Amino acid sequence: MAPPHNRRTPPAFDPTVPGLAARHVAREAVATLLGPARGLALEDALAQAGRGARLEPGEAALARAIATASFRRLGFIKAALAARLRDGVPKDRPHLLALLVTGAAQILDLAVADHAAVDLSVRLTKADPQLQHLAPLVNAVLRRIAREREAIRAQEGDPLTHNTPDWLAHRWRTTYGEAAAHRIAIAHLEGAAVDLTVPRDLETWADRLGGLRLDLGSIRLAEVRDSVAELPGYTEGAWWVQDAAAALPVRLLAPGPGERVADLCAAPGGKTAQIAAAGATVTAVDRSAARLERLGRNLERLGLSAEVVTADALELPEDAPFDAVLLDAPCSATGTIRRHPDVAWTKNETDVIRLAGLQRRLLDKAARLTRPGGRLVYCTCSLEPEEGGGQIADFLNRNPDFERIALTPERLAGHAELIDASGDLRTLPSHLAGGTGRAGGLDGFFASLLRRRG
Ligand SMILES: C[S@@+](CC[C@H](N)C(=O)[O-])C[C@H]1O[C@@H](n2cnc3c(N)ncnc32)[C@H](O)[C@@H]1O
Repeated sequence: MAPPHNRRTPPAFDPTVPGLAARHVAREAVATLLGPARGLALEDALAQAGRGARLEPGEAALARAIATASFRRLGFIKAALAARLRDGVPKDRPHLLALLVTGAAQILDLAVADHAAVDLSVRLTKADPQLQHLAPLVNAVLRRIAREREAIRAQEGDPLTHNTPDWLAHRWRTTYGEAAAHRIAIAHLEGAAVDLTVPRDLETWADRLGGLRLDLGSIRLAEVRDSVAELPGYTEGAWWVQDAAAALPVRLLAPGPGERVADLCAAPGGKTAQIAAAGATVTAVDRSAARLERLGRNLERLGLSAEVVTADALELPEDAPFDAVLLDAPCSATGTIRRHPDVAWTKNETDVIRLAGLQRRLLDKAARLTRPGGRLVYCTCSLEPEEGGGQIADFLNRNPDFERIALTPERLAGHAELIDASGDLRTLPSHLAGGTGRAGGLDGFFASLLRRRG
């Protein structure tokens, strides 16, 4: 029997009501991820829900903000709803839950007038044939959330216990210890800054953009009001958006002019651009043609070039090994929860184990593509040890012709806290916190610099 969500009659809301289409798209995307469609990213769910809705850029940004706020504080929001619903939060009714969660997120966390948040949520409920009889309930609960906002905020409690899925909280306590796990959960409540990688004239661009020059080498913008495409230097290709931590693996690889470098999981190309900007000849491989199209557009804007190969990296020929190889492997992405809070709620332990298996095969392949004496950097944007240090420990056991080049603080502008006990890069969302108020923190990246013995 098909699950109930497949038999759903689509809501027929009035598209002329200001703000309603954005709420509809946010609600549909959140419902998709709260339902059985695990594995989808919020960006993709929003794109799917937005098809046909014809949102203006401002409305699309509002839909994204509502959906993102819903996941950023999902644990807190569900607790607040549960305390105000006789039967607790609805289970197996993702569209109802998403209506309540997106409504509450607007009231608790976004600068949306309470009456707009309540009224538009009620309109969406009435437009939904399966839920319209629940409009009085949605109205009453959201009004109560608005009335009791201060008390709700005061009762939120510890984000590691109450706003982090148990499996992740347990893992981070075990891996990083109680205090660090708390700092990670706190960092996830903050938004992330916009960091830029600027290959030339860093000082000049920091001044022109009014950004902070981080000693790790990036420029940090505390706030971007409009789209980044409106900022000076975008059209000329003077910089690209890349988290300061995401820029570190290529800095460790240190590609040089004339070197042949393979970027094995390359799209959308932030790291390919770094390698090309360093003057190396880069072969950018990815199995996703759609993502490689984005890489092509990005490189074109930046005036950089690469040999682009659409292929499964596991199938690449091994007859012409490279001077240096970067493997930015597909991963659970639990290091990016500040930017993508949906990750915490849509991934699970099985994903981590499955991805660690794929990473192991890709790493062995990357090793065979590295020439004797060449360098290999393995990295992931995950906080999970199986996708980081555990992966490298196993790799070195299997591949005695490789050695780790342990990092020293000098390679990271003196930031010894970014180096783990084995000498690998281990950034956490709580690192660099407080740098520029709300805009502190780093994505959680792991990277290991390896050398094939000559
Ligand atoms: C973490 S993302 C890469 C981000 C990219 N390096 C950057 O800096 O912009 C991982 C990429 O791996 C690609 N991928 C996954 N499995 C692959 C495989 N077997 N072969 C090639 N690419 C793969 C995905 O399509 C995705 O684009």
